[in-house]
Amino acid sequence: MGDSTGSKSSTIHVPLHTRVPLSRTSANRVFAFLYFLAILALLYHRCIALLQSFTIVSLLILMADAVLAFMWATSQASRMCPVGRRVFIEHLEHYAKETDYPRLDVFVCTSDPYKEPPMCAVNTALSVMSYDYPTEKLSVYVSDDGGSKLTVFAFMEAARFAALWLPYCKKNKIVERCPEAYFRSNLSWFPETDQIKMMYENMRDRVEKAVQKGSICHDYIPNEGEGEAFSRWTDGFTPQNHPPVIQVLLESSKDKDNAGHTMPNLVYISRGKSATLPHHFKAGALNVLLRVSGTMTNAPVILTLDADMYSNDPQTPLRVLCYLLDPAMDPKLGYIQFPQLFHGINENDIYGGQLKLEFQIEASGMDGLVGSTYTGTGCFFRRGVFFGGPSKTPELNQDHLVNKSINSKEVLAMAHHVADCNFEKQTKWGTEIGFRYGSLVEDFYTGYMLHCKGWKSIFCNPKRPAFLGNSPINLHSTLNQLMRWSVGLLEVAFCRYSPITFGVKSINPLTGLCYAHYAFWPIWSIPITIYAFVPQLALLNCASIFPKASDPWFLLYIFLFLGAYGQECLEFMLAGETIQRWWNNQRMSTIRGLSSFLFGLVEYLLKFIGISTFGFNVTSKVIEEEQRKRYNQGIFEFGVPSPLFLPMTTAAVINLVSFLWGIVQVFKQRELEGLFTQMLLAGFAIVNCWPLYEAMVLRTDEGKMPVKITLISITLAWALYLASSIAF
Ligand SMILES: O=c1ccn([C@@H]2O[C@H](COP(=O)(O)OP(=O)(O)O[C@H]3O[C@H](CO)[C@@H](O)[C@H](O)[C@H]3O)[C@@H](O)[C@H]2O)c(=O)[nH]1
Ligand SMILES: [Mn+2]
Repeated sequence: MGDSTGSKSSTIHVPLHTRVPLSRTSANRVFAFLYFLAILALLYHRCIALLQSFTIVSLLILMADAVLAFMWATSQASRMCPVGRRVFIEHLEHYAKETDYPRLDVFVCTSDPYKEPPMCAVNTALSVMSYDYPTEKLSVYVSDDGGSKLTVFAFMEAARFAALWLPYCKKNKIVERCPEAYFRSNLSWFPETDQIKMMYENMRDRVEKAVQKGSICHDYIPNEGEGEAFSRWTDGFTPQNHPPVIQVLLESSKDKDNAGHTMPNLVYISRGKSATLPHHFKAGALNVLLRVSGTMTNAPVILTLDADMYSNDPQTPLRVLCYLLDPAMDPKLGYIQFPQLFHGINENDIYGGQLKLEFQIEASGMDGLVGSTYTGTGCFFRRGVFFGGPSKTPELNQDHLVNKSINSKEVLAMAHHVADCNFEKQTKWGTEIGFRYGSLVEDFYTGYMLHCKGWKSIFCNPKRPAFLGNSPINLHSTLNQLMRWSVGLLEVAFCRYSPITFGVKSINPLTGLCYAHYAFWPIWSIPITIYAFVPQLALLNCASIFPKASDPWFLLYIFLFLGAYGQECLEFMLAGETIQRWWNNQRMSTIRGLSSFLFGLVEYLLKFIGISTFGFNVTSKVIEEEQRKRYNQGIFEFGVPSPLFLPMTTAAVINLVSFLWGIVQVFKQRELEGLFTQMLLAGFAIVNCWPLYEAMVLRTDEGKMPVKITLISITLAWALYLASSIAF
């Protein structure tokens, strides 16, 4: 970057970053080989059994095992060469001066002032506006898909508050630059802190009052310019149908903070929408941001953020520069992804909300191949990746500079033009250019297609989390979010570019398998559902379907079971987690399989044949106090009579009954051998189902299982038992 080649050659020995294979690599490979042999043996055993006596049960079990084998094999791809990385921000000065830094455009997406309180988005924006980065090179673009006055009002307030907040953070070298998190933690106190805190709280009150009332009090609008902005919300204006609204709230070349320093640009955008045209949810919003920012600042580096993902480390962009400004860096590097980490997760992470395996362990594994997936937020892109493959993209620094004021008539006219809902008609946006359309997990799909085009990526996982977000704290939201992902992932799994056919060829086989593992994630529901019901129904009918405990094949089952669980547990431990957190995570894997994944599969099929129009249902970030209390105590939250809970409660009933029935048989016949494995399985399920039994029978609070669900599941269990007695 830049033309400082002379100084570069003398300092090239100080590295900007390192990449080392993790020490577990060889162990992973040996274990994978052994486990692979065991799976072959199991499948052989299962096929023989099927040939000897063909029953529906042995067919189901074979199917379950085949899916498990597929999921296991694809999961191993990310275990083959995991790597760890480090960057050295302190060496950056040897490579570039601040004036050489590339400009940075930050995109913040928000979409509903009632599900994502504007203050949440404001905090996110303030946390990035105060980055340790040359402010004149920094622009923050806020996309409001809710098209709400309340949001634009909140950001007007934020722009004013930023004039105080930015110099305060920089002068006092505050690390926590998300105001809400800073004032909550109260780590450092300076003479002006009290005043700033008061200003912050006043702002929050005004915004929250406006949201509560649904309108903005006239006294809150200090100048005419701002008042005028609101006139764009005419009578026919609805969130689904309105012309684009673009408002420059801060302009770097004009606005100064209270200490007289430049401010970053801050631009509010609510793209045009029409009820008759598809808007492609978040991918559509991001593409508008790409274009609008292109007319204004056109920075070569882009950071995408969700409203709730605030920056937790002001040096984050410098970390990214350690890769982007390294002259030896692979020019195919397209994006740098930081892990999704969350604040407010309870001690034992009862809903497995961290998604440790997916967001961190497997990401390090993919990083050793061509790079981690894009997870929608906390990701720095080179702008060029959205406009072509690595061979066609211009150099990082060759972005054409836009010299006009971003608030000038011409620029604004252009910006409104590219934000209009008709702009994309007959263009390649969403297919060849920009973020991809066609999947509810636009992030996963976009990252995948970038890899297919030849781009690479890096997973950057610093000790201090770079970003922190919200994770749902009630089970129903968690499961709904996972259901949306399931539908989106299946859309990728079965599209023209399926990882299993296209990905393995165009990227490389191992990365293709990693992507296949995620894309087919929801088919976990097949083995989980089969293993949650079939062996237990067989037990109730006194039919033995597994080898006896004295049979040598029994050991194979034990090895496969303990091997898979043991490896996962070990990986959790190595990532610094506790046993309880691992345990809760494995429970959630089962729960997901019996709810989100199962319903996701069905929704996908319905959508595929055109019956359902399942869309992007935004996860609510508003938290009820009572729910928060129960969550903090580690109590499961059911509360709503949702069909999502039915398969798991039915499984809980059947497992309990079959286990008790098995015990009775043992006492009656004193013969346990043939049914031992099935009883073991039911016993294991019962331990896992404990929170369900509590919620169904023992609890009286608001979050307990609705009686309706309990009654229906008992009926279902009974019906299943009757049906099964015909099959055995
Ligand atoms: O029509 C829409 C719908 C959503 N969003 C934004 O998308 C983001 C993510 O929505 P959220 O409800 O929080 O979804 P999550 O499931 O928590 O998000 C994960 O999964 C999404 C894909 O399903 C990714 O886009 C996200 O980055 C990733 O964090 C939020 O900022 C929304 O404002 C829009 O801008 N427009
Ligand atoms: Mn989210």
